[in-house]
Amino acid sequence: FIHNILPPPYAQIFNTWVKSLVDYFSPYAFLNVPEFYGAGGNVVYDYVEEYLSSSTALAAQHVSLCRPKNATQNTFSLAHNESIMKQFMGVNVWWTHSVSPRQGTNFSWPGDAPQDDKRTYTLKIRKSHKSRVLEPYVEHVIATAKKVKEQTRDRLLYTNVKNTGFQQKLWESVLFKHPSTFDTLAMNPELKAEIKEDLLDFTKGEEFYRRAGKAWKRGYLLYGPPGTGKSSMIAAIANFLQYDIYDVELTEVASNSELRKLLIQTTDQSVIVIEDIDCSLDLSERAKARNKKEAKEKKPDADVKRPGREDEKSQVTLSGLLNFTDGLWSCCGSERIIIFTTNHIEKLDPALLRSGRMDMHIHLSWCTFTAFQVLAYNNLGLEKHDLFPEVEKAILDKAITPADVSELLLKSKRNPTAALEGLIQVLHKTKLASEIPVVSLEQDDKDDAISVTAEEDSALADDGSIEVKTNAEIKEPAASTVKLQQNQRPFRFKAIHYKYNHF
Ligand SMILES: Nc1ncnc2c1ncn2[C@@H]1O[C@H](COP(=O)(O)OP(=O)(O)OP(=O)(O)O)[C@@H](O)[C@H]1O
Ligand SMILES: [Mg+2]
Repeated sequence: FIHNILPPPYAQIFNTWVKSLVDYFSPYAFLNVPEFYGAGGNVVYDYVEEYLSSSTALAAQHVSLCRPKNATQNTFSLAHNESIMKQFMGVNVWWTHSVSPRQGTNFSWPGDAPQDDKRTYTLKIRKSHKSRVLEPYVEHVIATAKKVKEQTRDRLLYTNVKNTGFQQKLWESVLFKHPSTFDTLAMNPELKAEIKEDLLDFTKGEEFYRRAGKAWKRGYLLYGPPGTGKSSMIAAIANFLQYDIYDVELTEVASNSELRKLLIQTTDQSVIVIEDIDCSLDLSERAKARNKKEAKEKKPDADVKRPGREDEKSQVTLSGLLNFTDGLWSCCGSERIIIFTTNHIEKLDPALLRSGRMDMHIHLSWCTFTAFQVLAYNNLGLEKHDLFPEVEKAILDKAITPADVSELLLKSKRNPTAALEGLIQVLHKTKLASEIPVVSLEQDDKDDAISVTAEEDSALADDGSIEVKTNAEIKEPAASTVKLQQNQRPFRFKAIHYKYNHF
């Protein structure tokens, strides 16, 4: 009626006046928790939803039942305009959920999520209780929500999406259901126990990190030959801590600033992973600069050589990555674990390896007998077998990965004896770890990473020297060794020497 008889500005003034009058006489205070705040979401809204979800199903009359795609559990939330009463410190409080259409344009960029309704939770509390109860109650809501989340929610595996410049969303997620745990991981038991203890210390370390003035995060570098369980260990860590995983595909990240944006959008209690770090990034910037200069000096049009490789590398620089792990931006958020994996630790820039940067360097290596026992149990359900002593003898110091052993055992899943016999046969033919030579080239410059050769990647340059390119996946280093020995060419590098070690 008022709107009809008064011009709009006066109607608005009247509204405000009536509202303050009602507020003045009302015994209640109201607290709004909108779903969105600024450009992003409002985490408190999520907490309230989580907090109410457990009791909503029973207490409220109108309930929304949802199950997000990929999720395994149903979630209950209050329907539009529905209220629920809760008690805290002997005081009654009421939560109401309101949904209204979002105001504004219907325009959206391509790739944007469709515009949702505007959802808000409103907390109603008596004014007389507000000062005493409100603050501890909000704390209580957040703490309870975190606990509920830990127990019930599905964990997610995120991967970064290529930034097209239009969408805000930088991560895409799927349900994370990797079955790997520390129990199924075949590795040195002492190392396993050490890692578990380190992780537990980390999760309980809030006070320590605060006292020491450090960001609450921890870095692990996993290195070892392919198939020794690096990715499996990441899954085991996430399962052990009940964390989400953010798998950063560096080749999809256009710049350092985009890497920073990605970091900001990660949530607390998460594992951030960059796999095969040596392959996706030119980690030695000085080497990169020098190579470019050399290439220009030698052949002005030398760029045509290996365009594919260069193109695959990310624009992210080493310092960008170090800032990501170490700098000021890495502190936005807490309880983060950052994991790098590589097959070639010797190729990493010393800056990435220096102490304090990656807190723990974990070497995953060839399969030992203890590791084999875990795999035999995982794959064949065997705890004991007459052939175990023979396997123990045959596997000693052999260069075989847990992935290979798993595969051999799975070949005759229904007949464990045949599986073990097959494994023993292969083990007799397998080389000793110490016999696997890794061809390494002497560095021209102390600051450069060492390159490892691979047969198909070697090519003769015009001056008769061998152009050696790095290759992360050398299945048979011995083969490339033979080739280099036969070639007997003057190498561009000062010397070649053979390293006999495990990796
Ligand atoms: N230590 C291990 N314990 C249990 N299973 C393992 C282990 N290592 C490898 N496997 C098995 O081998 C397969 C490959 O392992 P995984 O992907 O973890 O290796 P990786 O070290 O990450 O290899 P890459 O360097 O090629 O990424 C997995 O499916 C896993 O089941
Ligand atoms: Mg892997």
